[in-house]
Amino acid sequence: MRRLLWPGAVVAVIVLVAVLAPLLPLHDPVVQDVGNRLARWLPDSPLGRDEFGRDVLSRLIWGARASLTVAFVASLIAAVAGTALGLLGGWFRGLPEFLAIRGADVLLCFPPILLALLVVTLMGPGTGTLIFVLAILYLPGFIRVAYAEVLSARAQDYVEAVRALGAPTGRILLRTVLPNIAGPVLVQLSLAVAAAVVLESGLSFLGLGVVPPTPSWGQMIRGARATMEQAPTLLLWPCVTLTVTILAMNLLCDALRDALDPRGAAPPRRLLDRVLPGLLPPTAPALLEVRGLTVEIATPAGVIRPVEDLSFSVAAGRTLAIVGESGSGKSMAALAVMGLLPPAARVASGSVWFEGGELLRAPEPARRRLRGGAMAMVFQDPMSSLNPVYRIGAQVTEAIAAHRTPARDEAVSLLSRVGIADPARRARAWPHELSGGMRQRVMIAMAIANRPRLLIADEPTTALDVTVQAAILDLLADLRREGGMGMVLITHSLGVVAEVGDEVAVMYAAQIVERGSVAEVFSRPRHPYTSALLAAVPDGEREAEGIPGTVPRPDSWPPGCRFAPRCTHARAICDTPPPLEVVDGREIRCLRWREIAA
Ligand SMILES: Nc1ncnc2c1ncn2[C@@H]1O[C@H](COP(=O)(O)OP(=O)(O)OP(=O)(O)O)[C@@H](O)[C@H]1O
Repeated sequence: MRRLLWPGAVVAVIVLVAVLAPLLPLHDPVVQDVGNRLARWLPDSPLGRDEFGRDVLSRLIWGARASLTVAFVASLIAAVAGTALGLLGGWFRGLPEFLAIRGADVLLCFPPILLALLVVTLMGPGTGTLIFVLAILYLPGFIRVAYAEVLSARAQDYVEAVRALGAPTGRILLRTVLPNIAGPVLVQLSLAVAAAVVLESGLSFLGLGVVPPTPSWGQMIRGARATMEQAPTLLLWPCVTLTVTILAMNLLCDALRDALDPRGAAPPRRLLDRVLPGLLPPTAPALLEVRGLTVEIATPAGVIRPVEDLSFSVAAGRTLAIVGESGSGKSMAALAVMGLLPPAARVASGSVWFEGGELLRAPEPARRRLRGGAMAMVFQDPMSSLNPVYRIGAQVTEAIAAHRTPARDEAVSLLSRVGIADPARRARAWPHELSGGMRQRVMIAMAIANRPRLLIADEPTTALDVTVQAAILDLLADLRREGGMGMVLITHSLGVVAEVGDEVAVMYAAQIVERGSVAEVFSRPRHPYTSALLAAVPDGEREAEGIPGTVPRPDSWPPGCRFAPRCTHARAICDTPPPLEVVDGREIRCLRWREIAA
């Protein structure tokens, strides 16, 4: 309940002040006083006067009435209508489903501003028009959320149980299904209200919303823009009010969702993370915690997202294996965590916490100190990662010297530590004189030279033959056990995962589709892609079954479930993007996993 307190108090104060505006001793917000134009401060106008001499405080408070009324009314209309449509579509399927989902698709085809222009042209600007436009714009979001949730809820045993009791459909929908989908709908409502406040301001700013002289925050920003250089605070006040309101609303709705959900859903920080990623440290600091990581690459054909909304954590002494076919975004995710993305790529959103400190917003010198020190990386191809014109020993020494003064013969003892026979002689060898397995051991020696607490190994055994592969994996497991080192192991091989992984995250087309303990995921895979990957592993009597098709390219993700075009279980419902569902400590991104498991 304490989580409700602060955001609730802020929202209550804003709403109360807006509601009580007519009773407060304020100036008339539309009366002009050109003599006091752009006054910074007056005894009866603590926030000054605007370009027409109108009182800024009064306009802020009256503006809140317009902005909040529009946002709340429009979002509520969208929430009620959208939830009803999604509920009916998901429950009855057939024609209601077609009308709800295709109708939502059609609405989503219109760019918001274009739709607003169209409606304003037809209906004329004004508050009523604005509410209508915003309600239409937010309707598809509610339809899709309610629809996806209903599909998931209707497969639950408790819904079947109520049906078996002979309860009428209306009662099942209102008393059993609706309370269970209320959480996501509430979150959607919080987002819609916050977004509607912003969009109302935007549309009013463009002259498509609230009609002057009625004050609204958008109108105030529009007016302040013209006098920005003489009176910058005129722009500041509506912007600050807008930001505080949106933040408080988001936090309030998320806390409300938690308070209403007896199962104790995710904490409100998730929403704050979305609004201001990286602001809060992780609750129980893991060694590495990645939250909502999205990577973008600018290509000639447009911006692509090879990694999207990726979250995982690694504890000290544990290994998280990331598996998936080529092109699923594993390496890009690892490079983003290390801060080694190629120039064309950038982290678009998310946060990366290492030992309680946020990395993505840390200055580059601090990140450089960590790389090769507390966190190290081993790459796939040991030949191209070793400098051909330096001897092995010199390269290992260099890796140590990047962080501290190397002790005498330290390089040799490191080579011996990673199982290289006759290390003193090997230290004088050139990279091309060593076998692939030896070179990979050298790379590992360089990575562990400064006793990292986290090792990211990107397909460290792919280039090696099976026996050498096993030896390298044993070495990594030993290092992890001895030093309590956490490890992120990226691999194509499920055999490798089974051998060294504690947890596994299965990636497909930039997203995690399933995550959980290796034992659980391998013995009871829930996502069809995980099952398909497991079936593709040759196994004694059974023939390996390849997965038909290939991972789609980042510029051509399917609109719904990204695996659907290759999935033998795909149905019409898979046109809706599946959320990442958390069940019993496992994560699954599939709308049909329960049906498939049944
Ligand atoms: N510099 C780049 N420019 C454009 N696209 C890129 C670039 N680097 C990677 N990609 C694309 O990003 C996607 C993810 O690549 P990534 O290397 O992370 O996949 P992966 O799962 O690690 O594959 P692999 O197992 O083959 O290494 C791929 O579709 C790839 O084509």
